[in-house]
Amino acid sequence: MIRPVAMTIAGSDSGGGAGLQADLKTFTSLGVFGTVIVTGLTAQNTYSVTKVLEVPPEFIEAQFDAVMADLKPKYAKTGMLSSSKIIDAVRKKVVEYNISLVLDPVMVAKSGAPLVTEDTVNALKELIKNSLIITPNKYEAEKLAEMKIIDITSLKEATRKIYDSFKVNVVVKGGSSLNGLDYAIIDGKEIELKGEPINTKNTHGSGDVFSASLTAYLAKGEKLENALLKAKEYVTLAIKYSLDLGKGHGPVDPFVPADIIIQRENARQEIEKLLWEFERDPSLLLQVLDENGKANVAYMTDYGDVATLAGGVIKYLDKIKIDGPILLNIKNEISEKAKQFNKKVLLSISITKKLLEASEKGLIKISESGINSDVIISEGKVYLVGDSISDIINKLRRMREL
Ligand SMILES: Cc1ncc(CO)c(N)n1
Repeated sequence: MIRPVAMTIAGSDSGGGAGLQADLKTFTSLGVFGTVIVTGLTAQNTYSVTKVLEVPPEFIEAQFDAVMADLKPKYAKTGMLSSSKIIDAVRKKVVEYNISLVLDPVMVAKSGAPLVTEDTVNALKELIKNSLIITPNKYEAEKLAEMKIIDITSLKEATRKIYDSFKVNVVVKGGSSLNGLDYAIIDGKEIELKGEPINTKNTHGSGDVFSASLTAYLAKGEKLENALLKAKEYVTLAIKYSLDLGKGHGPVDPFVPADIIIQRENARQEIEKLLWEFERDPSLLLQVLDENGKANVAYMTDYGDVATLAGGVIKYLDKIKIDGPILLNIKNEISEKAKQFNKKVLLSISITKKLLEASEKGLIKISESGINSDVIISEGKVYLVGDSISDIINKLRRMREL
């Protein structure tokens, strides 16, 4: 297996949501092997930073030497660099090994606690000159541009000011107050990165995931502008499906973009499992299909993606015919119903004698609301619902045993 290698130069977050932990999770989710230069340890959770322990600069240098002698990443990102001595050590090694640097000028945690001492700002300005791109948030950009950012106009102005004074590619993250809008300048080209309004307090680690995904995409060979657009999409998903953990700002989830793909594939496989069962044992389905019976199945992932059969399952004589393929997010009746009733699995069936018998004997509950029922009747159509494919198969088996 070939994996691109990247590096994070960052601090540890004991809470696991930010810092080098967020970076490594992001690298891994993107198929990039992560190496780590630990700059410090924080005793931290979702609402506070109680202690910061700095790694001695000599030890930071030793970590660089060990990694660069062996694994040789070309791209690195920075996270918490809590003192000017640490920043100087990082700069020395980044220059020595000619590493392309994504500099995330981390200054405060989401909890509001500072992660760096005041004297770091000047050292950071030096490191900026050795960076490929810097990724300040609104607050950090205000410090670098020495102006307030209150709207889109001032966001653009601050971005231009940073680009002109530091001669470095820059993306300024507007944050939730600007509906997730970011503004970038790359090699003189101005780029607007549209966000979307996401109403959540759970954004711990969002900046780290953004700069880590940007670094991962660069390590995978993307051009800077493309890597930036992809990183924006990546972090947007990580925030959209962030985790409501802890008492403060819950962590964003860098595994989400990978999980979306995994769950889509799983939806296909689950539908295949049901279809194999029907082919092996057609009466399981035939008992709930009338003369002109036609069935389809919908499987919805945790992210609202719905897999269904393009054609459905058709009954002819005592056999069934599967009219595939299994497709994702096509607009058909059953996929709309899956969303409307927010059910994991829907199987469209007919009202048959067997179904009525099962209902009379209390084996299945029929309703129009879909609440606590096994069968929903909606707009003249009938759907067997379940939490999983096995759940559907079990219901059909129990019905047949009546
Ligand atoms: C260690 C560490 N690095 C970065 C951040 C910023 O998210 C944080 N909260 N903690």
